Amino acid sequence: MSTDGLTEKKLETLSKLYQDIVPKSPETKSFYLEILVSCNGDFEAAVGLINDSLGVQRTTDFNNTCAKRGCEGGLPNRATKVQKSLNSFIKDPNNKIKSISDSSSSRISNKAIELFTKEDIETNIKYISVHKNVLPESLANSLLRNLSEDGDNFTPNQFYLFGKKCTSNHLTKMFSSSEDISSGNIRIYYNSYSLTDIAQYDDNLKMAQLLVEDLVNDCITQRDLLPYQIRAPNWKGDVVLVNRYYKESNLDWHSDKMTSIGPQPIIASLSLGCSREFRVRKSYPSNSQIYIIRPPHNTLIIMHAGFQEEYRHCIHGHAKNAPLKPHPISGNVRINMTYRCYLRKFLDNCPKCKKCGSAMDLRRAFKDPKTRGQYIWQCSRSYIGQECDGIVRANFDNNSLTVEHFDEEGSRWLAPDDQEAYLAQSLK
Ligand SMILES: O=C(O)CCC(=O)C(=O)O
Ligand SMILES: [Fe+2]
Repeated sequence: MSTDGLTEKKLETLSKLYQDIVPKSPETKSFYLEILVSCNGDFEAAVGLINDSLGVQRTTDFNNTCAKRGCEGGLPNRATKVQKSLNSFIKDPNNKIKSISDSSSSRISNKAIELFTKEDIETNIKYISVHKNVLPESLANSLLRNLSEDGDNFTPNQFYLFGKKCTSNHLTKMFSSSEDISSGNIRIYYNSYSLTDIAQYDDNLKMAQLLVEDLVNDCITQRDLLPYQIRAPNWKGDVVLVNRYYKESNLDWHSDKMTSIGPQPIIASLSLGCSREFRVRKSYPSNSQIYIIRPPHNTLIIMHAGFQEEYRHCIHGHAKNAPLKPHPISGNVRINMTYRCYLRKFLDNCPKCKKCGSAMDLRRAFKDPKTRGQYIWQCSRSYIGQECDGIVRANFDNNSLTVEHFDEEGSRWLAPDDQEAYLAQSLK
């Protein structure tokens, strides 16, 4: 296909706009071209569709056209094409983008709704609780100061998208109060990488651990228990991943990996400094409502058991030219501390792929209502950009954490309100 000069310029601008997420390659040009064609050449519409698909909000004043989408009326059709196109770049079937135009009869507004109060958040989003001013003010401020200024070993994350190695635009550092973990005796994996540089907790981090542990264990005793989740008082905050975001940083839609923290994990996420949009949506249907929460400094969001299975979350990209309200201590920097409770059973017994010997990742099927709820181990090679379709059902009652025979029923869990899946699986 030949392209005129204007189209070339549009393609180049798109490529630049997303180059931190989709690294430049010969294929990406045809990818952007396909998107442009599906939007009848409308640049703003193409940007809108790619933003929606990647969970970011990039803008550009290309052409000085108005920032609104130009093809609102025909959006679902074009979006489907774009998603097919995006999907051809994505090797891992679980990471494929779902069509946003299916089940049009039950189409929900995709306009994000901001939730302001604790009550609104906790009634609209299941498996979440919000706790403001969770640490003593001086402790929260010291943590923010130290973690936003700490120059040691804060590095970007590496991950794979479209089979290509990508680098995050935010920085991370892992800390632990466990000698075994920080010394490397017990190996911690994050996104399939074995982490080696794990720093020790200082006194502030130890104090925060105790306060967060108390609160989380207290919440566990007050909520309905899910079958595979940890019981109080066993939840521990002895490992924390610190994320440092700058104005231009974002984190794409995801659910947290359960591989080393087990099914129905509880993850406590402390926000410090500049407030950013934490967005949440149900993993299904694909057009599920997006909710916005803006956790202010010193707010703990607890993602309770069931959240990683049923929801996805992201840190929304901040529009380039839009002002951000700076925090008096950290300016535009936001610090997030995510406490994950690593479980020996999962760290020690993570199965190896029968086909290639690589470690496997724990996932829960959710797309197809007929199989939704099944926990599966999937070869992590596909996750790091290589091809292997090794897969086995999980069974959390077995020492091997897997079923013995391929067609054996393994562990599974359906959300009690998931009528669609109960019906599809002929369950009551
Ligand atoms: O920064 C946040 O609030 C979320 C961090 C997160 O989702 C993660 O580290 O997996
Ligand atoms: Fe996360």
